[in-house]
Amino acid sequence: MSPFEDVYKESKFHPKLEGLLLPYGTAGFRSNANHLDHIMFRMGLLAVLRSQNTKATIGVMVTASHNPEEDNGVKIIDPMGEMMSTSWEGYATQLANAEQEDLIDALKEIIEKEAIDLSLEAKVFLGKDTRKSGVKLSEAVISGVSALGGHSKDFGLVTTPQLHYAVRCQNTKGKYGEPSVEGYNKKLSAAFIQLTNNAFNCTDDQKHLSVDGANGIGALKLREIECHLKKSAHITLFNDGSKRKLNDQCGADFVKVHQKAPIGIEMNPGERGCSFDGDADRIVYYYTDSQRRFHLLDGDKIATLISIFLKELLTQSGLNLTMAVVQTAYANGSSTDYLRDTLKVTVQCSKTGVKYLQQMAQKFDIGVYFEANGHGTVVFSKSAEDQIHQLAEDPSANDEAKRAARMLQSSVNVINQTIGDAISDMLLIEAILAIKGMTIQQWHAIYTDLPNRQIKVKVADRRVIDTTDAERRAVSPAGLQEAIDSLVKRHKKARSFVRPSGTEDVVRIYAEAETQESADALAHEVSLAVYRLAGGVGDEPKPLH
Ligand SMILES: CC(=O)N[C@H]1[C@@H](OP(=O)(O)O)O[C@H](CO)[C@@H](O)[C@@H]1O
Ligand SMILES: [Mg+2]
Repeated sequence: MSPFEDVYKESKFHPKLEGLLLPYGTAGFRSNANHLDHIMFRMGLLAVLRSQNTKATIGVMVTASHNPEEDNGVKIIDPMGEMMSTSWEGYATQLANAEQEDLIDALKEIIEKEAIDLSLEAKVFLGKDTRKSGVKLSEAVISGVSALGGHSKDFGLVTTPQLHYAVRCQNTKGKYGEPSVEGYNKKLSAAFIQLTNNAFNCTDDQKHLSVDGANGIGALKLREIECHLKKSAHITLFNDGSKRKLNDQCGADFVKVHQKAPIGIEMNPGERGCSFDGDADRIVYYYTDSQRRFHLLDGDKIATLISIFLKELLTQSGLNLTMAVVQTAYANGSSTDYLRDTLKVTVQCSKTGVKYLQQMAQKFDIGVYFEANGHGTVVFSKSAEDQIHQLAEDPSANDEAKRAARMLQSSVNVINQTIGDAISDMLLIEAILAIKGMTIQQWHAIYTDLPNRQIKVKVADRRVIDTTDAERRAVSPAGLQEAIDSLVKRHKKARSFVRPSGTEDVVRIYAEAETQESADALAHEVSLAVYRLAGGVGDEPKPLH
């Protein structure tokens, strides 16, 4: 029987709702879980083709990250643990949206265009977050994989970055580590313990951290790695999923958007806390001061702390490696100024979306990339890793250089280079704070964020807005950028830009200025310009105050 007959027969158990159209967006497919069964089956098919095309193991992660519990989604992971190549996103969309009777033709079209040899072995790694719908939806992925003759390995409940890690381990034949959660736990915790051996005089109080697990997979997986961390970290876990709903008034996205502490966490003033998101690929830190004021340390503050640490180690090691920090237009202006003018590192601005940041970061020996919302990591070139390793083992190197190289080596091992990872980022940050003997207040005071505001406007078709210069300027509709420029001039230390969201049907507006009132007013003024010039729908945006 031809494989297409199997696919055709099996696809009838995963029917597509007629007329339902979903795009493979910035974060794969995402929607209400009831609409996704056919998409999962078809992504199983696509993962087989991608595996045959790359002759490597491919990952499929079933998650909707910080979205509500009722939603779900799916993203595909390429061989080195990176997001699926953009050149295949179009295929994903075509396959997902083909009507039932056209499915085989859509499949054949991809096979032909990519000249795929269907006789090759295909291997797919599968994972899911804690959403109830994930059980059935991941079964649908497995049916898709086997219908086209592929083999799947189900990792069950894992964080998104753990699956990315496993895919890379598998395709590098263990060089990156063991492709299992146990392997991940061992590698990261060993590196963390080695790194924190350099933290002298760190008291138990200083080691204490409160973690908001967003009632999701991050909470479960933190519990698992915690037993490997021994006495090097003191973690109190809140929102572990035992009481409340996933992402409900908690998690990294909630904290970043609302600029307040999550529900369900108990922290004294001055204590350090952090929040993971629903699939544990994002993290933000915070504390409240003695006046109960909340202070957020977002992706920009994290990128800064990590960059300071790595740059110092580079200087001490004497290694001549290029280093850069990649941000997006949403990075707070103060962070960019600090990194460029005070720390004197190369700063680059990328389009929103991890895949773009990652690509830019890979152009350097050491590329630190973070979105302001807390998604990010560090990538090292092969040559950087080799040089660090050589120096760490060099018997003739001086003690300071060698110690720095060893710390760089442990940093490389604690970092999940495949994708932003809340657990890995948390371990690195905790180690840096311990080594530097730095409090969260001192970290926060490295620079002062410019007050800012992010809002959304609904328009009839957000594609009318086209941008350039890493999304910092609008080239269409006509007159919009001129309007923004003249509004910005009315405020001190101001900056504003607009772009169509890649994950929601809205236009996002960002404004920052010298005072919160000014940032709020500017965001509102720009939202009116968007509403008027880009086809706003519904009521005109109202002032924030
Ligand atoms: C301003 C903002 O936070 N945008 C987010 C959001 O993208 P939008 O294209 O802005 O909807 O979701 C992306 C995927 O999770 C994430 O990479 C990005 O940072
Ligand atoms: Mg996420």
